[in-house]
Amino acid sequence: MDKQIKRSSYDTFNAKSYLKKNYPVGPDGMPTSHEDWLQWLLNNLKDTFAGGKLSGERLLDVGTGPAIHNLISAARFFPNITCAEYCQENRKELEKWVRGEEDAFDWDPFIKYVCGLEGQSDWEARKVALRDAIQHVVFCDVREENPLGALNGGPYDVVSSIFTLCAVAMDKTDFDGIVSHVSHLVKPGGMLILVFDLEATHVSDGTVSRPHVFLEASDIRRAVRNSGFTDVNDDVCLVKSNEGLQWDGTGYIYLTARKCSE
Ligand SMILES: C[S@@+](CC[C@H](N)C(=O)[O-])C[C@H]1O[C@@H](n2cnc3c(N)ncnc32)[C@H](O)[C@@H]1O
Repeated sequence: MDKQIKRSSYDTFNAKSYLKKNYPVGPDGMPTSHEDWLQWLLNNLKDTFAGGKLSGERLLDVGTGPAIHNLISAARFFPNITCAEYCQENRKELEKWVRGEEDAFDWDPFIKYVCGLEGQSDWEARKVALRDAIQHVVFCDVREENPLGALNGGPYDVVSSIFTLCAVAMDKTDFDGIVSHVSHLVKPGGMLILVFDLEATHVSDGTVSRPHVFLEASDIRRAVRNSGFTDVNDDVCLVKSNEGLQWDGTGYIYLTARKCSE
């Protein structure tokens, strides 16, 4: 039986077990996921970056966790990527992969998969390019008004945050504040890419259960607009069944928005 714990469990996040649970690979060597949510996400990222239609060089990913798959399409066009993450263990796991250490998580199947989506064949070159593009792995805390603290080197052309802001927020008011903190990191005219769980009340790792802020798509669109964004577009992926999942959400939302010019 799960026991309820406080949200501060991120202080003791287990990177290896998170990766094993969330990013499995099937017998065919391809990434697998419940009702193809991962394929849905990677396809949306591919479409957002396709053809270099987002301008700029600097991209910040907020709450990267120990995982680089969300950056594969971005790195083709953004040569200067900063991964900002709260947990030291996750930052270490990211750095291991960037340095090509032996016990780093194997992201090759995910790079191959994204290259397949993009019609690119040289996945090994893309791996090298992604490693080169990840120039900084830094601490951040989205609960702070300035999430990067002293490391803030000015706003970014693109800021992405995948499954993080909803995982940190305590309630809708807190969520609005967190979206606002992250919005300050985007340049005027720059792009925000956000992914959230929809309508979840709890999430579990099989041992402990954490409460999750209940967010409808309308709450998310409103928070983003109120933080100074326009051109808000989204794609919702509804799950048909939660069976076998340690999570009670109804689906996921992938949202892009452009920061209004000052
Ligand atoms: C559900 S994970 C998502 C990780 C990754 N983006 C992915 O798609 O697998 C949520 C992440 O938020 C990070 N996090 C927790 N508290 C945070 C905070 N206050 N500020 C920034 N990130 C935080 C956690 O360490 C964790 O890596």
